[in-house]
Amino acid sequence: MVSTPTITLKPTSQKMPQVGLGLWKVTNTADTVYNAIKTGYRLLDGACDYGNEKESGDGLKRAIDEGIVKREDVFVSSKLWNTFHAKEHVKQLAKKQLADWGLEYFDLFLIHFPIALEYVDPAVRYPPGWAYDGQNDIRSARVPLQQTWEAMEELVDEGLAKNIGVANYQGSLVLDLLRYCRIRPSVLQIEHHPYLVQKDLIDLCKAEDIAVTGYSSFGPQSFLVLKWKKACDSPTLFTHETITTIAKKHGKTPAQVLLRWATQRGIAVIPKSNSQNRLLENLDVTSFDMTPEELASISALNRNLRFNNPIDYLGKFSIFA
Ligand SMILES: NC(=O)C1=CN([C@@H]2O[C@H](COP(=O)(O)OP(=O)(O)OC[C@H]3O[C@@H](n4cnc5c(N)ncnc54)[C@H](OP(=O)(O)O)[C@@H]3O)[C@@H](O)[C@H]2O)C=CC1
Ligand SMILES: O=C1CO[C@H](CO)[C@@H](O)[C@@H]1O
Repeated sequence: MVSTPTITLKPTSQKMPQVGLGLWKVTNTADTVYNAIKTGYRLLDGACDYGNEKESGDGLKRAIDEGIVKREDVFVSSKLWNTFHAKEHVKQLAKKQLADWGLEYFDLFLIHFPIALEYVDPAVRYPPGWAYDGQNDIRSARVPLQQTWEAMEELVDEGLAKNIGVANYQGSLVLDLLRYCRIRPSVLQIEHHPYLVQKDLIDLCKAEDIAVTGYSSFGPQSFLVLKWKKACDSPTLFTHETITTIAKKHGKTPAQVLLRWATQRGIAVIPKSNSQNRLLENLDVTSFDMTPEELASISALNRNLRFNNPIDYLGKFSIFA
């Protein structure tokens, strides 16, 4: 079984594995989670809108029941969806998500996007998406992020979350949060790959002792690739010559090079895969080290290409066109 290094989260001293399994678009989820845990994954990254928290909990429970892990061995992370930003909805949603998972607490709970949308009653539609009516009608809500963060802090007070954090925040929002928080954020989760290196934001987090988790480590996948094709003529990172040359030299795959570039920068990664072979491949990212020159050559690919930009959703679903 492969084991991964950990990152110590400053506010709680809890250790977060540096490689985890992202649960967005995972199919056959209970089996995938169970097999991932058997393979050595100890970090699961879920969210309300991934629509598979119950199945994820089933897979985790099976692993616990079979004695493969104890609850405290697995770092379970989830996220507050945009329609639940109001103070009175944060705990309501966290409790529902915990019940879906079959858990008493999350190790980490993140504000998913710095965007408040109008409340959608979970009894009416769950998981809610970006559009209010499930079609095209996006309605924002007048809820400032400070209110949401204060409600997140109450989750820690009540033992429902050990750590809290944010996702998709830019530097100015992080700085603002640090001005008003009572409990500091443990983690910032952001899009991060060689086309979006995010050096200043990562430096800020380092200086402020906020751990960084990178998502979409291979560049955009799924429908976001459509946006890629429209936005640029850059080759996908799996086929970029810089990546393939380094991969060949180390006898690794391009995916492993991309993940190792992130982990050597001190960043946690949460690649998703529906394939058992790739789950194993993605976990084994620390069996080689790249040179500072190799790391720099990958960082030099930066083009500030952001593919998961929440602002897009507030337009006219342009990326789906
Ligand atoms: N906070 C946020 O707003 C966001 C958070 N996330 C989180 O980050 C996770 C990962 O992000 P995501 O954008 O899905 O991207 P990933 O980096 O997980 O890439 C997933 C894609 O890469 C393929 N893949 C996985 N491993 C390999 C490999 N070794 N070689 C070749 N292809 C591979 C997968 O296919 P296959 O399954 O067939 O292997 C899938 O198509 C999500 O699951 C979610 O938990 C993601 C986006 C936004
Ligand atoms: O985390 C996620 C992955 O990215 C998607 C596209 O922005 C989001 O909708 C989803 O919540």
